[in-house]
Amino acid sequence: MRPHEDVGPPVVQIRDLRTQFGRTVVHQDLNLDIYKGEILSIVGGSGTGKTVLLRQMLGLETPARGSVRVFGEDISEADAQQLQRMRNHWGMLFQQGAMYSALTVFDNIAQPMRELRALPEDVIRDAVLLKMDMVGLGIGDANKMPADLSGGMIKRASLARALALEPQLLFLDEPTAGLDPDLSDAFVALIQSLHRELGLTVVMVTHDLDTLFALSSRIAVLAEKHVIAIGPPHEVLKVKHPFIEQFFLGGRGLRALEVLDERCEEANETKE
Ligand SMILES: Nc1ncnc2c1ncn2[C@@H]1O[C@H](COP(=O)(O)OP(=O)(O)OP(=O)(O)O)[C@@H](O)[C@H]1O
Repeated sequence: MRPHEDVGPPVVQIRDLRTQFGRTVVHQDLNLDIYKGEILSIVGGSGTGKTVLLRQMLGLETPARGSVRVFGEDISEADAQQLQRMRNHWGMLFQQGAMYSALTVFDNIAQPMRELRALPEDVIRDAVLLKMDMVGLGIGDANKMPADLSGGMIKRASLARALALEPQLLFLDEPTAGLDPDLSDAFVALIQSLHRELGLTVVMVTHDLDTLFALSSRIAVLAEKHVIAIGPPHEVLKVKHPFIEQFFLGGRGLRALEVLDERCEEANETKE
């Protein structure tokens, strides 16, 4: 299902995808379209191939069959130079933050800009400080080393680096994993505001139901080697499938859903 009628061609388009490791078929006949401006979350049981799918969208793995197009270009047909050019238009937040431990926060965020070898250092400096401000880091954090940062600050610094080249597309792999509930809520609020302000398209993999319901425009459910359901959270919840019932409608799922309903009611009251 398309989220809106006027969103244009998909930013990510996956067609007839097959992924196989040895004799294990992970994906078969998998199709998925992701549209500009949405936050599309991928959920599925362990081993259903969510991470592999993300890696295929990033051009880090090649499918056995089928196509993965990002901004209209087939990733598996791109050469190294084309892939690098494409990567400059997307940002990636890995589960563990993935900061270079030997570089300061400032140098970690500056690194993608320096790699372009096109920007003068004073422009890079202003851009790094702007990104740090966007994610709620102060100027005093610039010279800290990753080992000196809390989990929440590592996530913020990693997000600043993911945003360094002003991407149109942001990939998030378990963005709130390892954060306590308060830090997790604060990080979700940060992603929400950046998504709104920057008009980003976001592709996210998460097991966390609060994060899922708070952020997702649509949810794609992976089971039986392909996408068995896709749509806004409330529509996906209505689909009769054992995984969906077990994943969403257990105790935690119902509580997360109640929070979502309360937020929708508050939003409606504000509009009235
Ligand atoms: N490079 C690889 N070589 C062999 N098998 C692999 C490789 N990468 C992934 N797999 C297998 O592919 C399947 C899907 O892996 P993937 O990590 O994408 O699952 P997932 O849905 O992200 O799981 P989880 O929720 O547990 O993180 C698993 O069975 C995994 O063992």
